[in-house]
Amino acid sequence: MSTISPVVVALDFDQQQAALNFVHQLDPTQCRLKVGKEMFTHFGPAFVKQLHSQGFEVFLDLKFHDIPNTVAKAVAAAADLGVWMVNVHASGGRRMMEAAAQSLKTFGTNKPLLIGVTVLTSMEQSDLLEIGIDQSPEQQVMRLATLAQSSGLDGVVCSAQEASLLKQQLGQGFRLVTPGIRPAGSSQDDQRRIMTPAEAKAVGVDYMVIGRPITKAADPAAALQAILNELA
Ligand SMILES: O=c1ccn([C@@H]2O[C@H](COP(=O)(O)O)[C@@H](O)[C@H]2O)c(=O)[nH]1
Repeated sequence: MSTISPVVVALDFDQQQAALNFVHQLDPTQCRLKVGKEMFTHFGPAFVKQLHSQGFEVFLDLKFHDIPNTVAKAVAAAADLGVWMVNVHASGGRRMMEAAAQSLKTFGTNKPLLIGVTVLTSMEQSDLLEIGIDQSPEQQVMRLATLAQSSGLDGVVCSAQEASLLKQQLGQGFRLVTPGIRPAGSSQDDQRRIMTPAEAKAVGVDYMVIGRPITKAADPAAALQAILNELA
């Protein structure tokens, strides 16, 4: 059983060395790392391998959204890279998610967790309406999470605001990965559906993705430690 904290630090840096200088201050037994579109586009699989060589588990947050065949091959490529978690957009639909889940079966116990993105934490009801979805964020998250679960995924990305409902409806074993975590008093930035680390812990989220409150802090390592203290 892993004793790593639920914190997944979002490494959204535009300079590889700045990211590595920060990572050198971290302990892989205390947190995991997330590599997203910015760093993967700049620095590629070699950067992920470098984090692995330092002992970190990596969430590759590329949010694949394409036809089933393409997504299945992309998640298999992520599994070849040895990442701990990979994700797809649940709005890609059942056949896409089933193809992704199927393609990971050959990896056995080395399979990464396969997670579906529901409604981005930067979105609120008015954003959904503008793209033709006349539902509350909670209703839309519930719909996509139910679809993701029945398509064979291990969990979803949602906001902590939906966590209680999802745990109640979909069970404790279905993983909830929640960005939009903001320590009290920190900037909301472009996030809309937010919670503090302590609140997110109380509603039972499994993994908290936290970026700017840590990486943009004057002392990032101290900012991470303060969050770990809040969760202890
Ligand atoms: O719904 C989502 C899905 C992914 N993200 C990603 O998480 C981090 C959050 O960073 P902060 O700086 O803590 O806001 C970022 O990499 C996003 O791409 C998300 O925020 N919401």
